[in-house]
Amino acid sequence: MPSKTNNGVGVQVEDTKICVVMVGLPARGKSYIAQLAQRYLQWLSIPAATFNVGNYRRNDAPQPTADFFDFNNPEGERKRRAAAEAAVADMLAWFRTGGVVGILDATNSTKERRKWVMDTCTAHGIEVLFVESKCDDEEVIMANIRDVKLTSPDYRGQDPEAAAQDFRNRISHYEKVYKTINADEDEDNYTYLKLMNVGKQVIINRIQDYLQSRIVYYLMNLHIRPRSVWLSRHGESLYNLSGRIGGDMLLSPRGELYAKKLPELVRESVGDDRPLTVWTSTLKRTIATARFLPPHYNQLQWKALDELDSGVCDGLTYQEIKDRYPEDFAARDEDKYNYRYRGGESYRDVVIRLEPIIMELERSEDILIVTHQAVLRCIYAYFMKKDQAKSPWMNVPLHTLIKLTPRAYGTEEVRYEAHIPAVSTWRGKGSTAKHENPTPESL
Ligand SMILES: O=P(O)(O)OC[C@H]1O[C@@](CO)(OP(=O)(O)O)[C@@H](O)[C@@H]1O
Repeated sequence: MPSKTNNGVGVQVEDTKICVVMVGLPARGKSYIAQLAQRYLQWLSIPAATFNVGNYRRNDAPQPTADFFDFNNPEGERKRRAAAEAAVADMLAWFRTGGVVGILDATNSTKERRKWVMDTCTAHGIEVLFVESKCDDEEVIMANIRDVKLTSPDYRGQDPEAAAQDFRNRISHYEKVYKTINADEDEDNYTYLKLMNVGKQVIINRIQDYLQSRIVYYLMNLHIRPRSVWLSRHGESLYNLSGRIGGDMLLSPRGELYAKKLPELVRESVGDDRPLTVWTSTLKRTIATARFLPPHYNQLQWKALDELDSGVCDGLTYQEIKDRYPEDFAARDEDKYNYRYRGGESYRDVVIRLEPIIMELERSEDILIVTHQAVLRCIYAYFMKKDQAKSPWMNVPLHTLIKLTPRAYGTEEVRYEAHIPAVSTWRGKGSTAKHENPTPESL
């Protein structure tokens, strides 16, 4: 029986090691899906890494033309096989250092290649989850081709039109040999998820354990329609003014000004005719901040968006916490992500309770979230791939609207300042200052 360990984020990792094997033709969004899966797992503190076979192939063949990918080209075949072997060897070595989910990002488009990955992983006690991305939506394929020719090192410095044509030729070489995972034949015993036009239709086969089902559930919720997520803290509260944490206070006069200005900031960023859904916490200061937004925006309150619960320290200033609970104050500074307030929560706890929010965000289109400093840090860390140990120290200023737009290779960020003064609620390590100026590295 494998021993059960809990990584503290509600995930039972039963000594599990999973290789997620991407499958599909070029330009089907495989790398994007791989990148999102890795980001999600890392956000949950599950060690995850992606091994992109193309990067290994580039060592040997940096800018090959489409003929390289002709399956009748023995030299190309040999080099591509060597690249796959090097990627898998590195992945196995990484598993030995404590890796839990390794993502093998390649086309893995033939049955032979999939069998080889399956046999190799199985021989090392690693489970295999195939994730196949199929797409017949011409618009999505074209967008991916455009993306590749703009961003891939394979075509750096080349004429964009010639690059696009070459990439299409490469795709047709793969089309000649590509076989979808076929449950009716010899691949019936494989564990797999097939995504058709990301988010439209899914097929799931033989999911074996909890972590696999978590990954599958996340990937099922993804879509690739364009959208943005807007984040804002509530307007300055009466507690923010007096340097007290937690509570359920109303807004200060300057916080009220922000609430009145927010519709204008949102209009400037979102536009007039785009439908927007607004999520707030259940606390008065976020609800008050969102109350002047247009009535046709659907508004929802989520308990999961409430501020980090500071337990016995709720309503105290940092100085009072240091005086009454000096050991706790020091312990929090030592490891702010994991420190749990007496009778309250840690940042790690907040991440666990935010998981349904992340899942719902992935399923949704445009959303504006009005929430709190700690919660916003956790959500921001998810989108911007911030190190969890550092995220609790990030400065998230009041009276600022943040727009995040997921793109194929990362999330784009734009900030809109309301230009309404507010206190700083940022606090550096060791400090008990009521309103401290953030240091450059916290920005
Ligand atoms: O984790 P730290 O840095 O203490 O920040 C979280 C704190 O931020 C505050 C402001 O200081 O949130 P909020 O924006 O909801 O007012 C506190 O209520 C909360 O305890």
